[in-house]
Amino acid sequence: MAEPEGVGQPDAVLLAPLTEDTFLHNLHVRYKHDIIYTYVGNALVSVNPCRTLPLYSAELVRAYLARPPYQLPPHLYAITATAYRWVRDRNESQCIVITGESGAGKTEAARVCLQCAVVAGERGAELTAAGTLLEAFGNAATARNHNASRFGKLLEIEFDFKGEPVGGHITHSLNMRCASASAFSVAIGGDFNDGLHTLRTERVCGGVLDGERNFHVLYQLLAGADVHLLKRLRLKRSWEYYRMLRGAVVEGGGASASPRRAPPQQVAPAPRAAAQDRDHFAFTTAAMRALGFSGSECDAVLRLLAFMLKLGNVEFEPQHNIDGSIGTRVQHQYGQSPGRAPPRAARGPCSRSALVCAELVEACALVGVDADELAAALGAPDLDAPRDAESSEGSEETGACSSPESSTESWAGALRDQLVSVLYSRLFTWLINNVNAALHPRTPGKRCAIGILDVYGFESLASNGLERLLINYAAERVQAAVTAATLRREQDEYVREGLAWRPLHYTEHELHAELLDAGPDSVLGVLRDCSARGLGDGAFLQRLQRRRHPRLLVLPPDHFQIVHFGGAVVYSARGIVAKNRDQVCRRCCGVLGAAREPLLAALFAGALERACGGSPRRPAALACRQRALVGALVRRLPPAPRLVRCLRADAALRPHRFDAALLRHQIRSQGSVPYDPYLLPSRAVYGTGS
Ligand SMILES: Nc1ncnc2c1ncn2[C@@H]1O[C@H](COP(=O)(O)OP(=O)(O)OP(=O)(O)O)[C@@H](O)[C@H]1O
Repeated sequence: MAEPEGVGQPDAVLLAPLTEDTFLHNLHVRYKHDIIYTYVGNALVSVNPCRTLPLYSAELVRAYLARPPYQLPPHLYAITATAYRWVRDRNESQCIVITGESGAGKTEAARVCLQCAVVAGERGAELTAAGTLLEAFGNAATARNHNASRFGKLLEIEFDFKGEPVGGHITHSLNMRCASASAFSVAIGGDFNDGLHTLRTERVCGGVLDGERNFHVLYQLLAGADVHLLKRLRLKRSWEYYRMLRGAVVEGGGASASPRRAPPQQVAPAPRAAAQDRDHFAFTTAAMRALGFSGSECDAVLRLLAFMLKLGNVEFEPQHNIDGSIGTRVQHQYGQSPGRAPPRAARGPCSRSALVCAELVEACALVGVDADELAAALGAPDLDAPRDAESSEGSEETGACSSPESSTESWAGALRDQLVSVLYSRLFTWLINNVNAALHPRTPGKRCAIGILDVYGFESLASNGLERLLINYAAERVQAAVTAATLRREQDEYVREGLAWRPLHYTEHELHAELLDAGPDSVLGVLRDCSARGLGDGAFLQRLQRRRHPRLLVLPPDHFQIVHFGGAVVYSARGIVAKNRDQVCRRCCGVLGAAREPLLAALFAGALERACGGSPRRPAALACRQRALVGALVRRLPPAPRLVRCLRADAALRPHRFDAALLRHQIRSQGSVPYDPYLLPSRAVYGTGS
């Protein structure tokens, strides 16, 4: 259990001198000996080993729980055990904040912390099952990580006075994430049922790039369902049959290829084997049962997944209307191999009354939706959708078509994709609500909790749009809150102990975040206003220009740059206002809201009413939702969070690689060692700051 002697310095603050170079060298020396954890004062740095190491066991958890901090080598267990002791012995809630870029090991770290926190409790199995379920529905393979979470989450584990875990709660938020510069993105906002959060994923509908995958559960279902279930769901075993899952950029539709989109920056990770998906399907369904989902609820979830897969296959073609205008109709479709068009003879038109696309009919039969009505709703333009006065081009990230010239069938494809993504997001929220109900403590009372916050980090890719802006905003805000809390505590301690020190201004991060969200002239404030007033991208840029802020630069004709704490990022403003409005086709929602499948009808409850001119209430724009979610999350952070910084040692996640340049970049862009007051609050004391 003890570290081998002389392998680097377990606590980097003891390095003399502590500089970026010595810090990196120390990490490297330790990494070569499979020592991935290093303290930096109270924080823990974890370098992803990209392979399984014998570092985790229940026995080791018990050892860390039994010994005071710093008696054993640096470990996630040490951080968690310390937090646990504070909860048990001091009755104080704790929060472990895990940061790092995609693939740095945050999800894995959160899992290890959870394992440690619930090792002795009888509800540990349910909490672990919750993690399994959310991973299946919320994670996907990207070019940077084969198990990338597409949502941020705060898992709170509640303890009774004896220190037994008695329940938990998941807040899924900051739920907007772009997967590198790929053909899809995930956007999550909130306006469902109780006003909580909705995962809206464009990934789920738009097809994926080579080497990337859609959400795991979709592949798990196809690989793991037995023949009877597949038959019942009218599904084919092969994932290549489904447009949403194919490893190629799709034609038409909302997430089609954009000529401006950059290719993924990293080497794509290997896709999961079918056998692995099969096993994971068993874990996912077992997790649902462990969390108390009834047989009919499990069935309904699977039916909805099948419905989405099949709806994603529905294609459209132009139709000449009697009045001379050009409309859209559903195209009859046969199972074709990826990239191959169906034979011309097989592409008969589908009329509203006669032969409607078989895939659409089967999909609708699964959930009791009227296929004719859905075909009509998808094929007709959404007259309720506001037109962006100035934005004549689609969103850079999604390639969604909003130009008058764009063809009607690609417009209908975008509508189909939007509907599927809204459905998936609502299903995800429904799952989380149910998981929270299952994890709810069985006896009432106020308790302390350990929160495990898995935040996604600051991102800057070749092409950045609204999603990335909202991700970076979330990262900036959370980091500001954590930094302020950490530095305030440290400096208060120095004052109490009468130490000589040079004060550090912890408002620095906050100033960066304020540019984004404070007041009507902030970037998000301007975006909100433009969305509400029906203005376009040009007006948005003009308003930013008028702001004349040193960290905000408008780059004509349609870009702007923000200097974040982690670095400067250039964003595209093309379609940003329309995208922020995030409007869903009310007519389609109305059709789904009238489904015979109770779960589907519940997910769209109210949509029918609104579609028929009932409640005029519209969901808030994405930026507003994200701001509210981030605010709620920051308010939940306790005053002294414990920090875990995850670092990625190799861009392609290969073991035994230590890419010093990549690590240096992460350290700098995350603003960490040794220039980071966040990670190294005592830099002034050690005199190593720049
Ligand atoms: N401590 C570890 N031991 C072994 N493998 C690890 C460890 N941490 C991470 N990995 C490997 O690296 C991969 C990426 O890690 P993980 O999914 O936790 O990254 P992440 O930071 O959560 O990424 P994202 O933000 O994209 O979700 C994992 O699938 C796992 O294979």
